[in-house]
Amino acid sequence: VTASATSGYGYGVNGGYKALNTYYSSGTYYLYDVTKPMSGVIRTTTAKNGTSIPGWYSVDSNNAWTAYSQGADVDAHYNAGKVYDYYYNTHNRNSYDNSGSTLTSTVHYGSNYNNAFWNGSQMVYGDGDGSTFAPLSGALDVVAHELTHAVTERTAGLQYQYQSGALNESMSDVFGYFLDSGDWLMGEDVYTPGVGGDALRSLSNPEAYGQPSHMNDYVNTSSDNGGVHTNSGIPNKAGYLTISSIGKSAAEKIYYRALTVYLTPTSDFSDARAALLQSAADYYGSGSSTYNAVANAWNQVGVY
Ligand SMILES: Cc1cccc(C(=O)O)c1OC(=O)C1CC1
Ligand SMILES: [Zn+2]
Repeated sequence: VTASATSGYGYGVNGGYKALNTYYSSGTYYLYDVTKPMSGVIRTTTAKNGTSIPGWYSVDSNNAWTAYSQGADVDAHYNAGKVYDYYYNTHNRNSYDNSGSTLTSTVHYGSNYNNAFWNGSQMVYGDGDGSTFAPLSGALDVVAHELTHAVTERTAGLQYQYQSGALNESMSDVFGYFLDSGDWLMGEDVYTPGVGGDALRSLSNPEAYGQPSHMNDYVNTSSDNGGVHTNSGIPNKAGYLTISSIGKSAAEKIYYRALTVYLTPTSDFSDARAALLQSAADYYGSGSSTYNAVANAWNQVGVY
């Protein structure tokens, strides 16, 4: 039986050309990438607008994934490959579990579903309702956000509630920035497709989207698991100040080390400050300019 790795192409959610690592078997092409140094593969499936996952492999007859409805599949596959490459090349981490396990993304989940999530085993993306969101895999920072939830789950294990949950969210947004560092916005490529210049969140100006950026404005609530998508504005602002001060490369090192070595399931904002300071000391020395910049960033958001 002739089956092999193939190279295809397609158009993403926003029409961008994307080269794709695909697989051919018995007359059909699959979004199935066997080119990475992993024990598993990177594969993309469709829920066909139902809710059973992983659903069915995304398939094509001629390896030209150019149908409008295939945009979500194309971007989920392409962006997952980009995030895999980032963690492998920048942090020497092989997939979310550092054991090269398969990365599965399921698109076309639900109907008019304005969400994306890591379900503990795979990434899942809704198509959006066309007003609030376009298909959510269309944004690299969204895919990086979701895959970072998986990394966090396998490392720090930050509990998804209250301050540890807001930290969990912030780690996903900060690594979303590391992947898509052209701006300080989150989700801008798929948020409100009919409205330009807006986003789901801003790391540099959390208030622009209703988030606090200082402990004085911490929101005490039980909704959204204790406001995890609201209070993440505080560590996000500290992240923006840190990256702006020490640069992306140093920030990537101390954030990855904090996440994988020092943070624990119940870490709060003050623990995050300490973890990042310790990571800065490990790499650059306590009292280094990098160390002092981290301390200053967290001072500015009222976390000590
Ligand atoms: C759109 C959305 C809804 C609910 C939860 C999440 C979640 O993954 O926390 C979510 O995705 C994001 O926040 C990504 C960054 C845009
Ligand atoms: Zn999240």
